[in-house]
Amino acid sequence: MELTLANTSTSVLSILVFGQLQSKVQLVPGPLTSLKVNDNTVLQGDANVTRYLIRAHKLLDEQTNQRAASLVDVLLLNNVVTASDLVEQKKQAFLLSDNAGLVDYLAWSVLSSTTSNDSVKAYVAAVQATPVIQETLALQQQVTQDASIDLATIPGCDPTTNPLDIFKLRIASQLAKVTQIAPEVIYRAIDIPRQLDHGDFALALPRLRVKGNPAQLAKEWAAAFVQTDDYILGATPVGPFLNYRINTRLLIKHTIELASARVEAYGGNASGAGKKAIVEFSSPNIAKPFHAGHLRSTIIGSFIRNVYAANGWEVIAMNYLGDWGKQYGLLAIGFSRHGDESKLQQDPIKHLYDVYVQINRDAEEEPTIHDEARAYFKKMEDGDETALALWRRFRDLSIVKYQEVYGRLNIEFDVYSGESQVTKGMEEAMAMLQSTGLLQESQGAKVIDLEKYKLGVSVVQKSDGTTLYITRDIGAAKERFEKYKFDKMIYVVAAQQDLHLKQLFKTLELMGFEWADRVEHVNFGMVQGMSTRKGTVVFLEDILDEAQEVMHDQMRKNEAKYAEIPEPLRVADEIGISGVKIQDNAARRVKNYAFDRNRMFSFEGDTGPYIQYAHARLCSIERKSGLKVKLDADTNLLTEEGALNIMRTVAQYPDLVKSLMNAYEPCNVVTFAFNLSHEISAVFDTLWVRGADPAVADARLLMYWCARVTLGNAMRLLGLRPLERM
Ligand SMILES: NC(=[NH2+])NCCC[C@H](N)C(=O)O
Repeated sequence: MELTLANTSTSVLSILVFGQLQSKVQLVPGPLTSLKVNDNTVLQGDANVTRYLIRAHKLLDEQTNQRAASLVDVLLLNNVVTASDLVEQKKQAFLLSDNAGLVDYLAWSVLSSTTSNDSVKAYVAAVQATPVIQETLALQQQVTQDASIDLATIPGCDPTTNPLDIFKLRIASQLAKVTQIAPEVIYRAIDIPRQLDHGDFALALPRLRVKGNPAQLAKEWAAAFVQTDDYILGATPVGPFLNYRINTRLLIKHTIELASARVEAYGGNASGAGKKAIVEFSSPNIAKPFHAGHLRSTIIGSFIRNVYAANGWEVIAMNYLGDWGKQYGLLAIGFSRHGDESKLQQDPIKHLYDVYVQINRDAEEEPTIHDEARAYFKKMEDGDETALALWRRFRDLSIVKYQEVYGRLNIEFDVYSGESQVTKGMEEAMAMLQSTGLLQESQGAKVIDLEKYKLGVSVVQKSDGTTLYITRDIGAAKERFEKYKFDKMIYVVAAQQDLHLKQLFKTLELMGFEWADRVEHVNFGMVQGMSTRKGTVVFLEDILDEAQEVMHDQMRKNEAKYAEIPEPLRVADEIGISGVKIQDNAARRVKNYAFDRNRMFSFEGDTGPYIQYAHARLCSIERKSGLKVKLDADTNLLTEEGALNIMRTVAQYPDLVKSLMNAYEPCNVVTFAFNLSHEISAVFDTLWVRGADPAVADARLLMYWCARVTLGNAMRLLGLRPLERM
């Protein structure tokens, strides 16, 4: 059975997706038993359609932002599965739900109006008939109708992805009628108060910027409140605040509905649809150690990447390698003296570093080595093929090794660029600088005077004609815009380079690029005392190995449990990595922190291992219950305070994801994940699943399941791989 692009051309969306994916996803002829991606077979032997579908969904999600059409639907178009089978499969796999759910449905319904394909029509009808979708659609309609508001007038408000919006929209529309203030202004001023005795939602009147005494207005508006439905139960004035009480039954119900309809997509929204961001992060220097600064950039950068993606943007994760400059001349000379081919193959990063250290040592005694290095680099810049060939090998081998370590860290790049890759853009930029009069001559070198902006003078060309770090950055930015037409470009670089990036951004602005205001520097503080146990220079891998070892030892202490874990070393590795990442993200980015292995690897307190443990424990509740999660369980049976707390927190997750776009602070997600974990552990001993009345057990299991999905989503946002056992 062969599926090709031509066969799928009945669907506009499939063409679109397949246009992008042709090179990446390749279906293998034959009964659907194997799927190849980038020449790697990722699924084989098992014709189990469900597994195939899940995998396919995941792949497509990762590869494109085009959630609407998917491989699954191509299967449908080709009559590989029938519409009702597919819906059934998806339901069972909780995929009706997620991208296969509402978004999928909406896209397909658009399509079904333009297609004559019967399976598509049947599929849309079948999906539409499922309760989750029906309810969500009805809800959306009802909410907008009741509110008599065009949702498009409130940017960011989306009741189909955010359970709080169902309530906020009502508050906004009602108050708008009383006050004539634009609903979107009211919407933005509604918050969740810290203390619940202040109400479920609070509106801070000063944020509405209206004339008059806020406390007085709060009284008047509260008096004008009329209960029109089951959602908002009352409004009370407290000082300059208007506090609203809502029907928490409905909050729980809608939250569970949305979370179970969207699963891994729960929390995300589509506000960035159609926009493109480049997030440049990690960017280590070949031949120099991958230091703590690079590790932080890697962790924070991939977080920002995930945040943009969760907010519906198309994101390009870019690694801008430090792979150019005089030090590569030095490295080449070092390699001719100290290089060892087999060591290079085996571990290029370590070996190149050793060579680099040795040649620097040599150079202390023979300073002429530096002249040789400069000459060598000049040859590279002039395009001398032999000089370039050696350097290219260093680069290629290093990238392979980096990819391995990044993979271990659960991080992937779409593009490996680097200083060496900047070419034409730099020449053009130099010409622009010259013609706009920004360039000045200074002792044979070319400089840009930024004193006027208190940014010093930046040298862009040395007297021997070679370029510098900043020159390459200017050229790179120009090339990136031309290639990607980004709406936003983020540089995730340590605060030590604040000045460099300010100079860069100012220069881009002075050059008159209309996109100069789309660039942003996200900085962070230093890690103190990150060294190996033996002291010396740290290699990231050594830290990860050590973390893994500590975790593995810890795990082996409980023999019975240990025996149940399918891949203990992988699990140990993941816990170790979680420890490193959570420590890194525990405080605000700009803060420096001390590398503390005892704390980082502890299972107690707010640590990575603890979060993983909380998640695994939720999975174990599901396993041990012996029940299947029922999406239609009666959520009215979740009556306890503890259950309400959990669901309130789960309900706030979509708001959190949205707010992350303001400051890119991973610590906010860490705090959320710990709050949720604590709330869950507070009820473990009282809200039983096993042994409870069957209907209650179903409701509780569904609650734990939603909490697990949400915690898992928060963890994934932080770059962790949630564990099911540990
Ligand atoms: N576009 C940039 N300048 N990005 C940051 C690169 C970081 C640089 N390779 C370093 O390790 O210091």
